[in-house]
Amino acid sequence: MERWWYSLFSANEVSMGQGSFVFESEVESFLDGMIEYYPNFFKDDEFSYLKEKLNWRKDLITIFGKTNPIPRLHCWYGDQGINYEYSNIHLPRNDWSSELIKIKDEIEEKVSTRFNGMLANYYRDGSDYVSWHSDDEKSLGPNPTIACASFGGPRVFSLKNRKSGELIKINLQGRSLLIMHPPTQREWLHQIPKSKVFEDERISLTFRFVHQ
Ligand SMILES: O=C(O)CCC(=O)C(=O)O
Ligand SMILES: [Fe+2]
Repeated sequence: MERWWYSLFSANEVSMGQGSFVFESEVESFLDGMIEYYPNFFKDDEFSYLKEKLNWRKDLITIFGKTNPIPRLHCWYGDQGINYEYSNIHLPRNDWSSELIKIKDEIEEKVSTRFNGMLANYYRDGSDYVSWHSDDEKSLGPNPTIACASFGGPRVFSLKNRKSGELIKINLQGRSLLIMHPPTQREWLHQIPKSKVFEDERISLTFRFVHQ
């Protein structure tokens, strides 16, 4: 299966490669992030199922005293008792469907990690986006692994180093899987930027482990 990896270093250096990557301990101590990308991870594009069946919400977000709709739709799926909140938005929990469990199982097998929740995002066109952030909510613990499955049209995903400002862009295509390993969330921000050109609809499923 086609696989890309990106070793991220704070000293303005990113190495990137295709195929397998073996951690070398001397290198590891300088690493400030690690990303894996599988462009063709899923056999089927589940976009239509996800668009129709997930319990999409249009929430409002208040930033610096101004309230606006979030620039995308979203929803939360998780194990019983596993709730999620970000940017002061409390997301009601939905139960996993068998289709979602199948996607989650495939990812857990690849990442060798268990996830108990998933934040789904639906970008209706190029004007929907998610701004710079890291997935660093306290409930995710200090070293989260985040796995992001993409369906539908491609969108650019950018990463920015908190200290050096270094930028990396990856075009996330439908049926792909992106894994952000620790300590990526601590040292890097990420976003799906707004796009002025026409963009097909896209859905991302971001799997997390929430500590209770
Ligand atoms: O849509 C994506 O690929 C990224 C979404 C994201 O960063 C998030 O849900 O935290
Ligand atoms: Fe994120």
